[in-house]
Amino acid sequence: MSLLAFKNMHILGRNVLVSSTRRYVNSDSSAPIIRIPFGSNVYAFGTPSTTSRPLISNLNWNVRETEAWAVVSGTGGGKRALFKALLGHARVAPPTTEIQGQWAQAGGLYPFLANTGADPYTRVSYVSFRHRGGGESGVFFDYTARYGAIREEEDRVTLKDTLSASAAAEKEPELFDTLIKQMGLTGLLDIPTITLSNGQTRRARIVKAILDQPELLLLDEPLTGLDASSRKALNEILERLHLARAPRVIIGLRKGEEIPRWITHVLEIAEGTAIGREVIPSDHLPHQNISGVSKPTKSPRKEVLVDMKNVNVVYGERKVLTDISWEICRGDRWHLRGANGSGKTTLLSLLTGDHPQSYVQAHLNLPALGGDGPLPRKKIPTAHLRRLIGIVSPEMFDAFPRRHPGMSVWEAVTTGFDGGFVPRTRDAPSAMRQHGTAGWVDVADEEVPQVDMILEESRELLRRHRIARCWEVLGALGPAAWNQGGPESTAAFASSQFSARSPGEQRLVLLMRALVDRPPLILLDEVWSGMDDSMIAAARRYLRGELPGILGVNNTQAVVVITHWEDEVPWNSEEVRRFTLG
Ligand SMILES: Nc1ncnc2c1ncn2[C@@H]1O[C@H](COP(=O)(O)OP(=O)(O)OP(=O)(O)O)[C@@H](O)[C@H]1O
Repeated sequence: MSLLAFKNMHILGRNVLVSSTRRYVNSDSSAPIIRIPFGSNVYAFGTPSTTSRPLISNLNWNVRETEAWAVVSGTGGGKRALFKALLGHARVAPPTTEIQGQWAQAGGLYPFLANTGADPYTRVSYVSFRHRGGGESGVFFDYTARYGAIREEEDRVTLKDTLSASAAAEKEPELFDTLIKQMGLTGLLDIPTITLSNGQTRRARIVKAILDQPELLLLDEPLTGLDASSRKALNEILERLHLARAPRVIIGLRKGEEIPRWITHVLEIAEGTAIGREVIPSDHLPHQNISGVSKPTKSPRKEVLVDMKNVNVVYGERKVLTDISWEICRGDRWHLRGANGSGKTTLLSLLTGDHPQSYVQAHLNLPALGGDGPLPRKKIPTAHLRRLIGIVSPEMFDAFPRRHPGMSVWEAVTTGFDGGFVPRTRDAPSAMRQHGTAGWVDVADEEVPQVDMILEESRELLRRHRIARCWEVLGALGPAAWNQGGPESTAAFASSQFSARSPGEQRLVLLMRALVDRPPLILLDEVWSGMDDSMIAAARRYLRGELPGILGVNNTQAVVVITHWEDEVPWNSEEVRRFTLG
């Protein structure tokens, strides 16, 4: 894109001036951008059209130059399959050979690129911000590396180094500078890319994709996790880019996510079929708002769990947290807020003891085993903190191992009893292995309470209690809670492979893992991303203790929710306290 094009946009009036230096193609400007003929199916490669079930059936989709499209689906709901088809990684099959021939003659999937002679797929870029779907890695990777010293040479690569690798960065320095400024990345150019916060990383990846100068940019869930002002800025930039066709932009959104104002059309995919519709301004989906009203949570005793005073985190000359004081007590419900890069994740990593600078704080007292109040971080083994703090976060989600041949959902939940990453089912009877060891939990000697009972009896009692607790959270948060009428039972869900579940389901399983042992402190960082409305509703009911016959999160437990959105906090404003990083 030329800078002139970028600067000459008048968004409100939609008066678009595109500079004559635009590098675009001698394509026919009246040709649609994307065309998928009526009645087409999308198949995974290698599966025959005659016998296999399509990933998406009966698709009919035409995207024209003047339109701005969002593809929307629930968890596991199909936008990924559509993006695969747009990237040439899945097969689009029109309904008859005759239509197939006409389609190919009219330019196929990308008519606007038909006369360019270039392979269309080299002109399309895709950036996905969905968290890892699983299955890619068998091992746990150290997500805490960014909190500590930069260890490897490659960790030192700065944002500037990363972005300068794109051809356009050198060829069009003004474009580079404009994008960096508008995306609020100017002050971050010289710091290592690995240390960027989630929101900062997201903005940097979009800039990189734009600098690669594709004709069409596909962004899956680009807005999730951005604070309100970054979201606004990014939406403005995407609108400008799209109107200048430099590049054209199509975004993927999670069902229930707010539809940005610049989007004119939505393709909604559900249960393998897709319906397109025009967005009329009043039709913008509201942000999720399921908050109810209930009596304020009262703590039976104000027992302190976390006590920090004048906590600081500094990297060289960069001050990330300055004189933070915070007390978290049993029964508290906190909303931790702050713009992207304000230090929320860093603060959480101090609470979990993952941050190396947690050891050097003069006053950072964290929960300790034994219930005698918090102890200085130095005195608590990290393994104890893992048992006492249940956490769901984007970092945890990405790092959680998805082992081959496969950890079952049940096994993933059992890791919550010690907060580790190895299933607690090593001693399970072999017959149970066929069912993902569902119905078994190991109990280590040191976990057996010292009571007047012989070790094996006590162990068996604790095992039964834990098994019942696993089934309880699986029942409260599993498919029975969000897939009413669906065929899948809780037992089948428990036995299934964790990495094969959709990202929303995996996140729900990690929430079960965080809750299963009823830890005194629960940290929920961007917990809803990837979940659909019914999953979120089920999880909120559990957290609020509204499920009949099930004690949800109770008054001996403290919960900290980290989100940019007030209405994602499960408790109303009288029940929740706010802690804001400036
Ligand atoms: N090792 C490091 N060296 C230098 N700066 C760092 C390092 N690690 C983190 N930072 C900086 O600390 C700041 C706080 O990052 P953090 O991830 O805690 O923010 P956040 O509030 O969680 O943001 P987001 O809402 O985007 O997730 C960021 O500006 C980040 O670039």
